[in-house]
Amino acid sequence: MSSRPLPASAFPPGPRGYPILGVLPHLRADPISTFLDAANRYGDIVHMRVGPYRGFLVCDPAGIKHVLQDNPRNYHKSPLYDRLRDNLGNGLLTSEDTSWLRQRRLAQPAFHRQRLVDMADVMVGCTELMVARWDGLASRGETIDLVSEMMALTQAIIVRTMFSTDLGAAAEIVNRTWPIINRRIGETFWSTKLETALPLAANRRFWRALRELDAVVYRIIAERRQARREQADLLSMLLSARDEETGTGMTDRQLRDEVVTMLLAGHETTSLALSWTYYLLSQHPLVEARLVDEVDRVVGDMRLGFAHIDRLSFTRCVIEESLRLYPPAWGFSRRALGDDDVCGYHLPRGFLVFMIPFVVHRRPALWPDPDRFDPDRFTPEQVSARPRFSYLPFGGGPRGCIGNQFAMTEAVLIVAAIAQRYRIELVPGQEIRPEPLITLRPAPSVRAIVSRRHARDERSAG
Ligand code: HEM
Repeated sequence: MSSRPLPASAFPPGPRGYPILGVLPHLRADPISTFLDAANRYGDIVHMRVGPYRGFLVCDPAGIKHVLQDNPRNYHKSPLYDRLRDNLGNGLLTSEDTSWLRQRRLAQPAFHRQRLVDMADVMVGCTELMVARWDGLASRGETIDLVSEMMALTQAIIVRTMFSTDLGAAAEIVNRTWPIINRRIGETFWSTKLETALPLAANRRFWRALRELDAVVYRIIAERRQARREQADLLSMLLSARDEETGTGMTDRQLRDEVVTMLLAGHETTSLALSWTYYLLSQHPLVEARLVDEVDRVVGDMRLGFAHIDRLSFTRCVIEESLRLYPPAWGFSRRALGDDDVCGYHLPRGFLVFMIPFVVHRRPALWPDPDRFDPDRFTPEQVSARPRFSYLPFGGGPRGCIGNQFAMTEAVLIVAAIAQRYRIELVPGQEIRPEPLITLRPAPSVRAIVSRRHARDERSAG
């Protein structure tokens, strides 16, 4: 379909921005405020020029549903994903069309509900190991960096569940290099290719980090190839895949792209969701008390497992509400392959569509008193009263998050396992703000004090 020329007035209203650059300088300086202000000022559908691109910011749930679910074949990921593709390669997150579909079908069984039941044990086990380490810290009154703790925990879980291994000393490499990679990709999202290719100190640091991370990933692949052992995990599924026409398996480079994608997409988002959850709980003691009460009632002193999940409904609501206010995947975008109609406006081919959960989740028409933390927004009655796609922390449609159930199971189990024994309080006086890189991080960090909940724990540990 070719685009037909349209008068400028046919577009929805939007900020004029600078000549040629449009709102690009604003987006580079503060993307969240730029999108939030645009929606507050112009409404649910906003026209924007972003450097060489034009696009619509769509906050209307029906418009989002149209793009993500009803007409997804008309869209590819936007050029903003090029930075990810350049560095993380063509894994499930960044590939398109038949190659994407093949990869999605290949990976899907690794996320089957039956596998989640087994993976729940790993999730609880890893959390117990972390909490055991906290015993010493608590008695010495030391503080922890909550984001690093949660990052190390979710990383251990993803590596064990998806690749049946333990990174050992290399865990430190992933924990150290990923923040560097995330920051540089986030900083250069809106930059030219030239800026990312120059041998600047920041780029050199980034390339070094990527090389170190790659070495870890190639080692995981090489070890499994050598061991020739079959595991019921994602890595085995990828290794045994054969091209339908040629019968060949994946190259090491293809495997690296898939493994890096899963490793990164599968741990950092969840760790940020958990960090934001504790940030919010620390400011809402009554909510925290209700959560602890639910964990005591449902689990008590028993070993936590998948069977408890359905009854930990308030804990789940707390996490869902935290994902509303601070969605780790705070924004994503698409490029139209052909003309389309979105919310009554003609969207020409080549235009971008921005869907920003951080903004949609704070639209007052969808979420009354949007800045208030209120987990009861997620009771089944309230959820069914809202339009679909008014809540999209995991995206939606065929390209929605493959790890959605995995992440929710993991987050509920981790919060419940910690609540069984520990209280997390934030060190007072910290000024924490959301920093939108690829993901939404609490900056500069979240320092916390952990303390045992029960005196009997104190005695048994002492
Ligand atoms: C709280 C945690 C998580 C959040 C907020 C989250 C969010 C998202 C979002 C918004 C997308 C869609 C991006 C787009 O449309 O451009 C996505 C895709 C994806 N996520 Fe997640 N995710 C989380 C956890 C996970 C986990 C645990 C895994 C893996 C174990 C994972 C793997 C992926 C992959 C591979 C894709 C690409 C899927 C495709 O295109 O077919 N995510 N995620």
